[in-house]
Amino acid sequence: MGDTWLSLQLGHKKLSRCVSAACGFHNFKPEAGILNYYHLDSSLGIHVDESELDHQSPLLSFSFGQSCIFLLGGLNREHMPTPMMMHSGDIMVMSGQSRLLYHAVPRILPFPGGDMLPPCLSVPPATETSDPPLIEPCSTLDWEVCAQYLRRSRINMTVRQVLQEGCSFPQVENLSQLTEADSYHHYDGEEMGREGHDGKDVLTKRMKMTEDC
Ligand SMILES: O=C(O)CCC(=O)C(=O)O
Ligand SMILES: [Fe+2]
Repeated sequence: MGDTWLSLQLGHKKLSRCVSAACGFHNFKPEAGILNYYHLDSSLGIHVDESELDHQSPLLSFSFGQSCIFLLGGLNREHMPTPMMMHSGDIMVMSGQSRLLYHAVPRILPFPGGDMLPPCLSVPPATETSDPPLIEPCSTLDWEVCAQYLRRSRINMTVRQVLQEGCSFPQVENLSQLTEADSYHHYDGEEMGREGHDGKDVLTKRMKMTEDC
């Protein structure tokens, strides 16, 4: 697990608010996020996202780049999971009963056709006309760097509300004081090993709320 905290950017928050509102969650607060970087041989072991104090709000999951098999299980590890494909551009919303279900990503699948990008990523996004714009402008060079990376990788971003209504974060002067136990997303290495997958574990980066947005 990487130890760098990134800021949850304004664009992530706007997008997350839009998606959650469209699903009927009008008061969703995007307070933290996880970025998972998958190579073609990466996998993510079985787990439940229960570190957040609030489980009534949805967990939003955005996928980019290569596809994957996502296993959605039950309330215990023994429950037979349902396999589903997640493709670039898919958004999964885990809410209500599904919020605390076990899940895993056992396999990344290259987009059919080999070393290629899914069509939705093969051209830079058109300049947006909505006001305020949801998509930030991106230079051709930046786009090419991202596209090159996503030709052989999958990035998943989950966005979460951490606190229940009316609660606030404890004051931490220095982020380096945080221990692993403070992490919103903690995987038990042994548990993952028991899954018996041959691939490398996914690289994870945590994102936290910034005060300015
Ligand atoms: O990569 C995915 O689709 C799932 C990520 C996930 O389950 C998580 O970050 O908690
Ligand atoms: Fe998860």
